[in-house]
Amino acid sequence: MTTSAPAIRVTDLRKTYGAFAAVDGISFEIEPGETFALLGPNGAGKSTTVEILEGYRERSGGDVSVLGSDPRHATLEWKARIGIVLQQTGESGNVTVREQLTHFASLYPRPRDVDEVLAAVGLEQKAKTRIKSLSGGQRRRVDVALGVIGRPELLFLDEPTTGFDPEARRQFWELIRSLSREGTTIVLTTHYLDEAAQLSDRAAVIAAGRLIDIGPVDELGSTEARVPIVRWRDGQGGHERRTAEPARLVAELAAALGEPVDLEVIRPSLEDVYLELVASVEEVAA
Ligand SMILES: Nc1ncnc2c1ncn2[C@@H]1O[C@H](COP(=O)(O)OP(=O)(O)OP(=O)(O)O)[C@@H](O)[C@H]1O
Repeated sequence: MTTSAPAIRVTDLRKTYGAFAAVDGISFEIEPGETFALLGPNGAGKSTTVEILEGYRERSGGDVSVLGSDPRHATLEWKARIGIVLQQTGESGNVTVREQLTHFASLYPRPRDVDEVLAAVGLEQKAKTRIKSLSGGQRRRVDVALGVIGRPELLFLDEPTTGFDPEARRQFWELIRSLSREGTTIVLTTHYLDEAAQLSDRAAVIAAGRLIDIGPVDELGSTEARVPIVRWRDGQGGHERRTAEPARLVAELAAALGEPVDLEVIRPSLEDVYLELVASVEEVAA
């Protein structure tokens, strides 16, 4: 049990547009130093929730506390403790990457070193390039760099790696892990379930404005959804069986068949578990 106050506390959060409830009574807490993923299908209410936490959007109901303050009454001091990478990339300016980072760094009391951040996002070679001449993925890296330049205690990342090539994504994961080791609290929304599984301690799944599950990433979903699958081949062809005790089945197969061919034990990924969770909600709604 931790005794420190949560970094984020959300209680019965609601956001309505006319009669439509985009966020329909969501509650959760995020501990300081946690990396927390918000998952859910398009239109689930993730960005709306995150924008309310960032102080960019008014809520219709419920209580929100972020680093001890209500984002409705955000002060400059509070804003300086928070880093934000929005879903939309905004920067297309005439200034160079280094100029932009240096300018943003000057706005914060304890900024990171510009060269360190350039290296961390893999933009050292592009430091003197004007932002408008960068590729989409490179601009996204500038967004990430601007989000972390102020050495935030709390970092919001809304689909941060969209448009990244696989190498850049791995590099980004390393950056996030190092920020996490330094104690940064991180709130991540992503449609890349492998990214969520790699980076987060806990995740919440939101669908149609409601929280449908929350917990450590390897404990989400029903127990059945997480049961491993054993696959093998023998003289009769391919077989597949779900079992909570895959080691026992493998031992039995080895005893019965000698060397089973193409034997594999598959643990359902976060994506498998997530898809089942979301499908069960869509079934109820249908
Ligand atoms: N200004 C607005 N006016 C009316 N409806 C809105 C407005 N902003 C968002 N919505 C609706 O609220 C719902 C939630 O949107 P939100 O952007 O939070 O979803 P999301 O989970 O972030 O989706 P995505 O994964 O596609 O980014 C959607 O149905 C969206 O159309």
